[in-house]
Amino acid sequence: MSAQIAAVAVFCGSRFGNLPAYREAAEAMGAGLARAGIHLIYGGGYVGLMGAVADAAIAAGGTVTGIIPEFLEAREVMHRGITTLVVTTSMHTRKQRMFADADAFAILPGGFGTFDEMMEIITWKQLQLHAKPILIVNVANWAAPAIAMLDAAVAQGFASPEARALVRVVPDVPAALAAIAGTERSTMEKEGSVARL
Ligand SMILES: Nc1ncnc2c1ncn2[C@@H]1O[C@H](COP(=O)(O)O)[C@@H](O)[C@H]1O
Repeated sequence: MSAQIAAVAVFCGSRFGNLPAYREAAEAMGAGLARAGIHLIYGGGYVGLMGAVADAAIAAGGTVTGIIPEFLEAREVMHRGITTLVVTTSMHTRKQRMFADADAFAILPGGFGTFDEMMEIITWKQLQLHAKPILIVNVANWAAPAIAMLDAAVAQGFASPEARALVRVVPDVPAALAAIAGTERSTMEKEGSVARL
């Protein structure tokens, strides 16, 4: 299965958040992907958890592609120490490129931008534009409100249980890495990884 998952896009915050566990998780994700030989794709910034995941991947010998829109080059301090840096003309082309290049998506702690990226990748899957695995990595329960929102949409009749099942919640980075690496291979294979956008 891990032959299928060659590149993982990590969505996470451009800030560190309030708990040390968030940064530790970002570093563990970057290092874990690198050690597994999996390419990291992320938003291309040097700041916050985004920078932490990229730095950890590079430090562990991994390869990293950062994809950043030109208008954010300064604000998110474009990372110049990564393998490949792609500068896009807009947020839309950034997200499109991250989507196209990734085999799976991992959502780490973050803020509004992370929520946007998470919801877009979930709704694209709901619309059958892709069938790539999506993992919410619920470090220190940071995602509990977002998960409750997804569950509420089902409970209120606005989303199907099948749509809810398109995203998987794991408690921490080791569980995410295990899922990506194929410890739970049948689930990942069932979800598929073929882009149809
Ligand atoms: N509206 C947005 N759409 C997509 N991506 C966004 C948006 N706002 C910010 N972002 C990017 O998401 C990450 C993380 O942002 P946080 O708000 O820190 O979670 C960052 O690369 C933003 O550029």
